[in-house]
Amino acid sequence: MAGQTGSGARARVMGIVNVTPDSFSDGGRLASVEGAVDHALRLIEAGADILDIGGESTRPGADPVSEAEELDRVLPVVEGVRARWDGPISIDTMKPAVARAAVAAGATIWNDVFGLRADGATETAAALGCEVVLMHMQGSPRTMQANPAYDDVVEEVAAWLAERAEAVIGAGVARERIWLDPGLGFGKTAHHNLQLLRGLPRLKGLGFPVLVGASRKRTIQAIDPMASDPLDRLGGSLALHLFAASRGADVIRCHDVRETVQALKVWAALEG
Ligand SMILES: Nc1nc2ncc(COP(=O)(O)OP(=O)(O)O)nc2c(=O)[nH]1
Repeated sequence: MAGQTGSGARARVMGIVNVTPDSFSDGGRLASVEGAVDHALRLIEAGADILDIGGESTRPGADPVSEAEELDRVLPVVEGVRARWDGPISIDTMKPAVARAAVAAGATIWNDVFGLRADGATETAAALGCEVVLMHMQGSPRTMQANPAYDDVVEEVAAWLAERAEAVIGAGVARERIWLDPGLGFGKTAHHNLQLLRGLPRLKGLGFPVLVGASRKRTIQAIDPMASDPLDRLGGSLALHLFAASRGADVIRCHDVRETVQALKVWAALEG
C-alpha cells in the first residue's frame, strides 16, 4: 500500500470497471468482455493505479446477482486485464467464491462492500492472503437508504470499522493487508456522507489505509439539484475526492480517472 497522503503525495486512483447491466451511473455500457477490457485499459492509460472490477450493482434497491452470473461477468474481464497489465486489480464482490475465483484469475485485492461478513468470508480472505477493503454499510443494498440514522456517524462508523478489522485479523488476515472504507452512500444521508469526509482523520487514526468512493453519488445532487443525472456530477465528484485526499484518503475510487488524476496532481503540486 502506497505511503500515507496528506503531505502532498498523490492519493492512488482506483478506476471502476462495472461489468453490470444496472450500475447506477454506467450500467450496461460495458456489454461485452472486449468492451470491458478495453475500458479497463483506457483507465490505465488515463492514469489509474488500481482497477476495480465488479459484476453486481450495490446501488440502493439493487437486485441480487447469482454467484454463477457474477462469475460469468467478472472472470473473463479479470483474465483479460491480467493478460495485458501487471498492476493491482481488485474484485468488487460480497461473495467469497467470486473473490476466490477472481484471485485465482489474477486479482490481488478483495473489495468487499459487505465487510467480509458473508459466511466463510474471513476464512477465505485469510486463505487467499490478498489485500482486503473493509467497507462500512448500514443495512443491505436493498434496505440501506430507507432511513439511515446515527447518533454520531463518524464515531459509529469508526468503531464499526475498528471492530471488523480486529475480527478479520483474529481470523487470520494480516493487519498490513487491510484497508478501510466509510462506505459513502451505503446507509447514509448526504449529511452523513459530508460528516464522514470531514471526519476522515478520525478513520485514518485507526492505523489503516483509507479508501473513499464518492464518484457520481447522490450526495452531489443533494447539494446541486441540477445534477439529477449521475453523468452530470463530475465537478462534485472531483470536489469530494480532492477534499478526501486533503484529509488523508489513500485511495480514491472513481469512474472519471483522467480528470481525477489530473485534479489530484494539481492539488498535490499546490500543497508542495
Ligand atoms: N470500497 C468501495 N466499493 C464500492 N463499490 C461500489 C460502489 C457503488 O458505486 P458504483 O460501483 O459506481 O455503482 P454500482 O454499485 O451501482 O455498480 N461504491 C463503493 C465504495 O464507495 N467503496
